[in-house]
Amino acid sequence: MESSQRECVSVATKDVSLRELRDRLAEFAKLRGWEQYHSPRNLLLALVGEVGELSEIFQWKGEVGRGLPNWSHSDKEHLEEELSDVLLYLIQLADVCGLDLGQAALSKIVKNAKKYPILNNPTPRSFNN
Ligand SMILES: Nc1ccn([C@H]2C[C@H](O)[C@@H](COP(=O)(O)OP(=O)(O)OP(=O)(O)O)O2)c(=O)n1
Repeated sequence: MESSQRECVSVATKDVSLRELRDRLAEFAKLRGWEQYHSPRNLLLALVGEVGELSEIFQWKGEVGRGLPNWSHSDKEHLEEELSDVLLYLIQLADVCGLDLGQAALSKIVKNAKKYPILNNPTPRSFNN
């Protein structure tokens, strides 16, 4: 393998940005010749598949407390992996659509804050039936 093709496989310990993940994922796909398969539709389907795998972890468990009390280390590790798969496909989907997911998410948070002001509407509208 040429040095220009050497893959960075280190696990960063600093704060990770969406842009860094995006770039690492783009390199991952490029080195494997997978860009041709990473169309928006294919990535969306892969994302939905991973959401299904994530849902299976919670399936039939009943309500789960915050912080996942009584979950084993391996259960939590499994959850970390499935959450990551969802995130990684989501980032790739935004990337191949030419969107800046971080900026879009920040804009959406601002929009949400305007839609749900603190004083006038303490309960999210979606909680009211
Ligand atoms: N064409 C592909 C295939 C995989 N991945 C990456 C994104 C996900 O993080 C992970 C998904 O890999 P798998 O399809 O092997 O799924 P799992 O890791 O969930 O394995 P399994 O379904 O066996 O539990 O690999 C990717 O970016 N592009």
